[in-house]
Amino acid sequence: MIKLALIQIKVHKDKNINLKRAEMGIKEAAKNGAEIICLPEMFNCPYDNNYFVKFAETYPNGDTIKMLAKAASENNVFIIGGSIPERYQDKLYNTCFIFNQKGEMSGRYRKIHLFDVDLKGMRFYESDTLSPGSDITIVDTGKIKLGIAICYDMRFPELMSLYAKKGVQMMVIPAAFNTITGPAHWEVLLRARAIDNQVFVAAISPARDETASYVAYGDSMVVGPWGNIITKAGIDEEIIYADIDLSIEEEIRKRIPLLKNRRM
Ligand SMILES: NC(=O)CC(=O)C(=O)O
Repeated sequence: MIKLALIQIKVHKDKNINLKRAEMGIKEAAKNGAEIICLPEMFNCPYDNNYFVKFAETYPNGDTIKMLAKAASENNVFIIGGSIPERYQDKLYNTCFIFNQKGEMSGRYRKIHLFDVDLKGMRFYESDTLSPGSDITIVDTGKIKLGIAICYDMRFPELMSLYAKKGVQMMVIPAAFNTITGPAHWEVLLRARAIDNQVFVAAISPARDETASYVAYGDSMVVGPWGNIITKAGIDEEIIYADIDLSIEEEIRKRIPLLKNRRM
């Protein structure tokens, strides 16, 4: 059994408040026995292109990055650091930093598929400020092999199946769906990705804030490899926990051997 915690927090316009809230959440989750702790997409920064530019940080000296490293070592936990705007050379990325129990960075994933959409009532182009990443990121905690994707990435099944083919046992997906796409697609996509790859899927959203320019959906959840919802948050701030039992995944893969039966 591996104890997982998803921290669904509200994102404020003040970065320091976001860091404090995340730090407190990590501490509480660790106290409750969580070994792997996950934060939401853009947890330190409003989901807004202007803020991405203003709040961007560079590894290793950014305030958020230092907080995550310290929180991981102080609480002896593995942290999947949601995502933050990262400045690297002359570009910005939507990046997830991952830290092990020693506070060492054990992975960095840059969102590959940028959210460029024009919905009725909402236009959002991440590519106005961000550049896409190009590499998948697999992290072995010693107990479980994790694959990282960010939000819009979950709509691209070939990315998830690439991870499954490489032996990933759980996808961790910091995300910020919204009140238009969330009710329509969030749960369906997460359950579908879990079923078609026979993996656990953990998706972590910010809490809903109706006053924000982009209203995140909430509903963070952990789905099992059978497509069953193991645990699910509401729309407000909350920490949810799941016990991950890899023998269930092994059993499902044995009974319906998709990886073996695959022909393309
Ligand atoms: N914000 C995203 O990257 C994706 C999203 O909201 C959606 O796909 O819907």
